[in-house]
Amino acid sequence: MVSRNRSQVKDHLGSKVLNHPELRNTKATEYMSHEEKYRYNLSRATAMLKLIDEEGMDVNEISKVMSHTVSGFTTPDGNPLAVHQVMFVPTLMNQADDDQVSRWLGDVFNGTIVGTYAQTELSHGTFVRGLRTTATYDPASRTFDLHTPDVSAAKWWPGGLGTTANHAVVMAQLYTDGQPRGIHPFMVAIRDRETHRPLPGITVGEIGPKLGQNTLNNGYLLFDHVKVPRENMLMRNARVNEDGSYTKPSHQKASYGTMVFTRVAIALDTVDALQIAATIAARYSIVRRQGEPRDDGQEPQIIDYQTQQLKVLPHIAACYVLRASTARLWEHHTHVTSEVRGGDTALLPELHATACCLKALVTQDCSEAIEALRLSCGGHGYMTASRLPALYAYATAGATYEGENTVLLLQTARYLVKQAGGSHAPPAAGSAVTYLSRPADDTPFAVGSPAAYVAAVGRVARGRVTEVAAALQADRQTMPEADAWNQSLVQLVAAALAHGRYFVVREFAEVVSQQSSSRAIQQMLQLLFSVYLAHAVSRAEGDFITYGGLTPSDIRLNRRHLLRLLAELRPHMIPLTDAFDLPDRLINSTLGAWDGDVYRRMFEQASHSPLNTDEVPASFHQAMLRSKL
Ligand SMILES: CCCCCCCCCC/C=C\CCC/C=C/C(=O)SCCNC(=O)CCNC(=O)[C@H](O)C(C)(C)COP(=O)(O)OP(=O)(O)OC[C@H]1O[C@@H](n2cnc3c(N)ncnc32)[C@H](O)[C@@H]1OP(=O)(O)O
Ligand SMILES: Cc1cc2nc3c(=O)[nH]c(=O)nc-3n(C[C@H](O)[C@H](O)[C@H](O)COP(=O)(O)OP(=O)(O)OC[C@H]3O[C@@H](n4cnc5c(N)ncnc54)[C@H](O)[C@@H]3O)c2cc1C
Repeated sequence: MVSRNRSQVKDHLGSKVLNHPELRNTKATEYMSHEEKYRYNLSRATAMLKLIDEEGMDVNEISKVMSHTVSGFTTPDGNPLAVHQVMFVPTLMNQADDDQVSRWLGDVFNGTIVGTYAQTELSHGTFVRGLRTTATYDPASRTFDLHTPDVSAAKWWPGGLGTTANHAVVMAQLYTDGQPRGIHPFMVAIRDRETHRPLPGITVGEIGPKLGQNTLNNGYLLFDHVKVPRENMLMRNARVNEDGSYTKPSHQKASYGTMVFTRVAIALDTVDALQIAATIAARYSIVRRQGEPRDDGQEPQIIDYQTQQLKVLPHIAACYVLRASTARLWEHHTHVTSEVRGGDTALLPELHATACCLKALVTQDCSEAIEALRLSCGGHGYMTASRLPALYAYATAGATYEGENTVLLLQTARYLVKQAGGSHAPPAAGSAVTYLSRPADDTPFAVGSPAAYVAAVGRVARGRVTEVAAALQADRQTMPEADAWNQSLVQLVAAALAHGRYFVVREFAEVVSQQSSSRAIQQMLQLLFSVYLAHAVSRAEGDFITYGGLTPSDIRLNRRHLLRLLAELRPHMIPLTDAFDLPDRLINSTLGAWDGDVYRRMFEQASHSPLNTDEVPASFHQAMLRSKL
């Protein structure tokens, strides 16, 4: 099928999902039991999977229909097949060799094989090299023995593992010839394809309730000397031959490839959640009136309070800026992956550094922003029916899974300090780190000039990175590496975030400069960019004085400038959120519907409370009258 770009996909497939016979009728799930919610979300996830198969969607199309915009409608409590789709299938495509792909993929696509990605263990998530599940090769039987040494090494968390998957890609420590060979992926059958009962030697189940996404169906898994055929180690990268001899992968971290992909996908996707939250808060802020009546006799719309503008509008600008940079990262990932498949891994280190940093920056910014937007809706934002709590629960999970954010930022920082110290291979043309080896951009700061702001953001990144690189270098002379590294952790994380911010604003500057279809659109993008930049400075004033070349007077001017820009943006708030093109059924919020009929919707949702079914609920007689109250 010919690849379509993301917006075309949205038009074409969005309506297919919304009008699909098995998906179009939704039920409220708030009052369902855990089991009922799972059944409801699983049956919808299955319908989605069939649709993906029937349409023969490519990865861009899948990214659209699996995005939070659509999956919040299809699987509102979490998609039990998300990890199958987002991690299991891509792992097979990229890490299985051609024979293995042809052996398994038919059954994956016809739904006979449903998988998960089983990496994290109870006692190890971050430190992947520390995983303790073993896969020991026996040349006599040509099998691997998969074993969980004790309960702390149980796999814990994999999505869909709980009760959905019958296969798992298991990341385990490989041993051949008595030698440890590091972490490698194995395709393991965990449940019978017909009966769905756990296979011999397998202990498997669901881990229990969480802050949100309770039907992701996260599970646990233990192996008691389970025999897996040699052909089930994924062998596109490393190989174990029949006699047990081992061939290394072309890149030492080739088996971490799925994580890079998923980080990119999460960065892209979390912006979807922010767009929904921003639309809800914008619409509610127009509808909600509260306060001393003004000259027209009406109470003011809350959006006309300056404080409310600060709570809402910068996050609308962030939607545009972060959408652009994450979409470009997605394209870049596609390019680098095809190079890596062709054997050229030169671009991988920087892709890894950028994916880590953007996943962390975007999930941190979006979860903070969604919480601010929730608060901007006052009491009603606390209600489940506003959808804002679930959006927060979704975004904040992204700060932990697929690499805890601090840990990922430290990966980026490691790359940056090596680049600053010249101890890494020089960056390729077009690299995002060339600024570290050039003199600082000394464009003078001027309020109102986006180019001057971008230069200042660059000076902050450069200053943060070079300062911590120097401190680290000095500490390395006097203490062991691990202590020197630990001594600089906080500054390293700040440096990586500053680098990420610079990446994001440079990407958006390019988008604005390339936009040529309409003068009005260009002006609007410039206004959004100005808001984003002024807000970025206001959030990190100390950094902009310390490293960015701004004076205290610039900081004061920027504060005023930001508030002026917000007032300028305010009349465009609704068109800018309408432009996200989110139908009410996808927003699914009492506060954020297009017609603004908030109060009627709130009463309507209250009518669904089971406690309102009878005038006096049975629980009153059972619990209160029987007690001595
Ligand atoms: C189909 C499209 C769908 C789109 C829709 C999107 C929907 C998305 C929503 C999905 C919803 C739910 C899904 C959630 C699923 C969650 C799954 C998981 O969480 S899976 C588990 C993830 N776990 C982690 O991420 C663990 C984090 N830890 C690590 O990755 C590693 O331990 C690490 C990197 C921190 C350290 O590794 P290690 O100790 O082995 O390496 P070093 O630090 O010593 O570094 C050595 C060297 O290697 C380089 N390196 C590390 N990683 C990589 C990599 N991945 N690629 C390339 N290079 C890598 C590192 O930079 C060092 O380089 P050097 O040159 O030596 O400095
Ligand atoms: C909803 C959800 C879904 C998930 N799905 C899957 C899945 O499908 N498959 C799967 O395999 N896993 C999955 N996970 C697990 C997830 O990948 C891990 O929880 C995540 O990688 C974080 O690891 P951890 O829990 O070990 O955190 P920890 O590393 O224990 O983090 C705790 C604290 O320690 C700090 N810390 C740890 N190491 C360092 C360090 N080196 N330097 C500085 N600070 C450090 C962290 O910054 C953090 O503050 C999921 C998790 C969640 C929440």
